[in-house]
Amino acid sequence: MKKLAVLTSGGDAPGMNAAIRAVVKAADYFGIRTVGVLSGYDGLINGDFQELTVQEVESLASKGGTFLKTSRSAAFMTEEGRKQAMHVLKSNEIEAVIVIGGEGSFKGAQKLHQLGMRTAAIPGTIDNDLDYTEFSIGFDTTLNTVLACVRKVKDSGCSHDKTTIVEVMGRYCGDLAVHAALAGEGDIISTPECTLSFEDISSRLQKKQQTGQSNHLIIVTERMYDLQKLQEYIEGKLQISIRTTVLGFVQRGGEPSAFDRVLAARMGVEAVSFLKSEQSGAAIGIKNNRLIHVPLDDLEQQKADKAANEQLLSMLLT
Ligand SMILES: Nc1ncnc2c1ncn2[C@@H]1O[C@H](COP(=O)(O)OP(=O)(O)O)[C@@H](O)[C@H]1O
Ligand SMILES: O=P(O)(O)OC[C@H]1O[C@](O)(COP(=O)(O)O)[C@@H](O)[C@@H]1O
Ligand SMILES: [Mg+2]
Repeated sequence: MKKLAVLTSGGDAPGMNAAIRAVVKAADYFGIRTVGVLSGYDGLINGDFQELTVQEVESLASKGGTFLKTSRSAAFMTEEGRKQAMHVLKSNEIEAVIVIGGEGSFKGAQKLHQLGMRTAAIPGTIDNDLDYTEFSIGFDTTLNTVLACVRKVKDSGCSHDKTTIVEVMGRYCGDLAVHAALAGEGDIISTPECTLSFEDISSRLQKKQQTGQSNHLIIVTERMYDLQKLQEYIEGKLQISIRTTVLGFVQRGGEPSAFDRVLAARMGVEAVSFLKSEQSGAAIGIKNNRLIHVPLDDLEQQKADKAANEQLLSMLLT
């Protein structure tokens, strides 16, 4: 293999740059040239490429976001768009593609593999919603950002003896909420996997307030509730005043944690080694601190153990 391409797709995640850096350095080690694709799958279709040297990526490990930029590409969802991308790849003599992204991007990678392109995928998403791997790049950094925010919200909540609701990202996965509640001393948590009704939340809170404490922390995953209505419901039921904070984009940016940088380095090197051995169509993951390859076609069947199980949650969060 003489030339490979790397792209970032979907939501940006801290550590994506560190993964690109590792890919470029590992490829260079094997004498392979790396082309960076700008703006995810859109750049693949438009031939928006930039040759990457080791010197250019050397100081990127600590930088948040993705310097290649990213997109949610409507064009790549079409067969025509994907055919065009294959044409562009072939005419640029690119023999393999590394996709860094989340579960949507992985579906795109799977399609490239099915069209005959040598492909590997690296999990880069703050949501940690890819079940085959214990961790995706970006999750740890975002969790730490969420914790820093929760700490601040709690300071004000405690000072005013007010209960607070914090909404975190995660799309349809509760990992960020669960880990933030465990590490940030949350009192009530509601996630897509274990959803509480307005009434459940309010009655749990009422029970907790009967102990005399009035500054509780409720953590919920995004997309689940109309938060204004949830707040008003609890305020009406318990005759208290509470505050709601939606963390939003602040969670996605920022310098990647050491954990994410190391994970990105390991996965980047693994993806290049995998492709160099003439294999294709796998997602790189981590299980029991060992890197794994899972065929993109089998991702649904693979389940890594997530840290928080039902028993642990019911002991610590009810
Ligand atoms: N079924 C699919 N076939 C081809 N490409 C897809 C498919 N699903 C998603 N993609 C591509 O991956 C991009 C990123 O997916 P998205 O779900 O938005 O983010 P993430 O990869 O971070 O989960 C989409 O905008 C699209 O271009
Ligand atoms: O900023 P956008 O494009 O609306 O995306 C928001 C979504 O992106 C994320 O931050 C990251 O999700 P992906 O990694 O799947 O792209 C989700 O937590 C959130 O639901
Ligand atoms: Mg996703």
